[in-house]
Amino acid sequence: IMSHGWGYDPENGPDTWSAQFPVADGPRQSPIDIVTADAHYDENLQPLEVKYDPGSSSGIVNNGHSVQVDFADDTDSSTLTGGPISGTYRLRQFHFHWGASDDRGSEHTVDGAKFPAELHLVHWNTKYPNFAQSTTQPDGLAVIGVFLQIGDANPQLQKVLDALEAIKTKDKQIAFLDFDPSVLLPSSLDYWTYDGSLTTPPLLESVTWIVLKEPINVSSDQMAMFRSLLFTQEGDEPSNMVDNYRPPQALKGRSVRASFK
Ligand SMILES: NS(=O)(=O)c1ccc(NCc2ccco2)cc1
Ligand SMILES: [Zn+2]
Repeated sequence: IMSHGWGYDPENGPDTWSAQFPVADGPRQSPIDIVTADAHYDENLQPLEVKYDPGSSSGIVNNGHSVQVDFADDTDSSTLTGGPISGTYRLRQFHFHWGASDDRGSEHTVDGAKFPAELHLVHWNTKYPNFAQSTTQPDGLAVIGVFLQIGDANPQLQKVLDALEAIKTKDKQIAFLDFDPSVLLPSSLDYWTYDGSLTTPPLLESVTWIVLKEPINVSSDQMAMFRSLLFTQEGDEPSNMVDNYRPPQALKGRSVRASFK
């Protein structure tokens, strides 16, 4: 009868999270469906400035919910500035969400369309002392969302995928050095932005979302590599890590701005 934490199965998935995390029904939850016709072009939005130092990548971990690459965030070595944010935000980690098949997997959708996967690059506001404190502030985090679409194999992504066989089960991690996540960004940094939340528990409403319009490519074979990960620990009944996405949440009167016409 071990109490099971949150997850993505019917008995612990997104529809059950509000029991333990009532903010799940809050006014600025994520993800959302981006209705492109309703996104308002804002000429005051600045270009995004992404400055990542590959020397700050540290490890790659299967945390039981996703695969995550962590970065040293004790200095301003990898930062995000510009865009809709003020000040300097430090890169903390990036991770992915994906589906059991190529027809689903992204968290945000665009005019109702789902992508097979979505990359999240998580940054925290250096006006606060650390990541944990930032997660509790309305302007604490900035997450760049990048859609993955099925196309040619992505050689930049392959370095991440090649590490997966060593972290197949929950809580396994290995060193992951000299990786520059800017190689995962599309050529255009045009984006939509809105005020939202973490898309997993604790679902804190502290995220300025920056969702890039241009997807990056991933092949179907590469998608299958994501699906070879397990939600479960070594020795437990295996459960494939798939469909680790929260569906779109109510907009509740929020505006979505576009950085492009
Ligand atoms: N999918 S996501 O980009 O919105 C995201 C990003 C970061 C966390 N972190 C969860 C956390 C740890 C401590 C406090 O909070 C959870 C979800
Ligand atoms: Zn995420």
